[in-house]
Amino acid sequence: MSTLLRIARLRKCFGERVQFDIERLSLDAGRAYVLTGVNGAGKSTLLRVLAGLEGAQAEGVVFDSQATTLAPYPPLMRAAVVYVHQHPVMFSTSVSANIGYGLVARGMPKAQVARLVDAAMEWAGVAHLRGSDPSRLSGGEKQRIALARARVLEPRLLLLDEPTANLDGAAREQVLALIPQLVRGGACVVMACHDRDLIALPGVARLKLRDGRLERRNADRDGPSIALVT
Ligand SMILES: Nc1ncnc2c1ncn2[C@@H]1O[C@H](COP(=O)(O)OP(=O)(O)OP(=O)(O)O)[C@@H](O)[C@H]1O
Repeated sequence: MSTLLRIARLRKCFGERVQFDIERLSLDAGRAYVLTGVNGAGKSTLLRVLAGLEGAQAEGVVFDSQATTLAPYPPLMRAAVVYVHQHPVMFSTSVSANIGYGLVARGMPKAQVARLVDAAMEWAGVAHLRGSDPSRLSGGEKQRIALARARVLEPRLLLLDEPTANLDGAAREQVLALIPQLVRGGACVVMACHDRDLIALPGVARLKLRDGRLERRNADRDGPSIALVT
């Protein structure tokens, strides 16, 4: 498995307060990670920093084997990293326009957008919602549409902020079922969640933000193994 993103030191402060100071962050292509930590640990902040939505100090940033920086946020990461908010914003146009939004913004021809959107709707199991009012969708439906919207952009790094928060039963399972497919496609997926909501998918590595440090443990069906504090 190849390393997609490596940061030698990643430090985020809010005023005088150090939110996190991570000595080494390394994310592999084709791997899923859950990022846990108590309320206020900085999970969303870390995802937002990686997505270029928030500034931070970083040293030795390497993305896809190319040395780069987080500030300014580089075009190669802008094109390859997608962040999905816990409560995805739906434009009040149509479900398909919501999914195709990013492709249209990239200037892709309409016919090609329509083809990719149709395929993504099938993939996410939302084809039956084609005629629905986006503002009236359930939380689970919005999450699946947001994943379809992210998937059409073919991200190398997909950052999901509490993708199953407030979902239960079938809605939770439907969202979770989509994630291994994204990883099999070669993406690196990082999902913020709480310990109590820990997303148990096979082969998922676990990152935990605790007291501003990042701990890593390889958790899979065989159970958690070594904890590496970086
Ligand atoms: N722009 C900001 N200015 C100052 N403090 C901020 C800002 N953004 C976030 N914070 C603070 O940083 C801390 C981490 O917030 P963050 O949302 O990243 O935590 P989290 O681990 O995702 O929490 P939760 O599990 O509650 O969603 C919180 O104390 C929050 O109030």
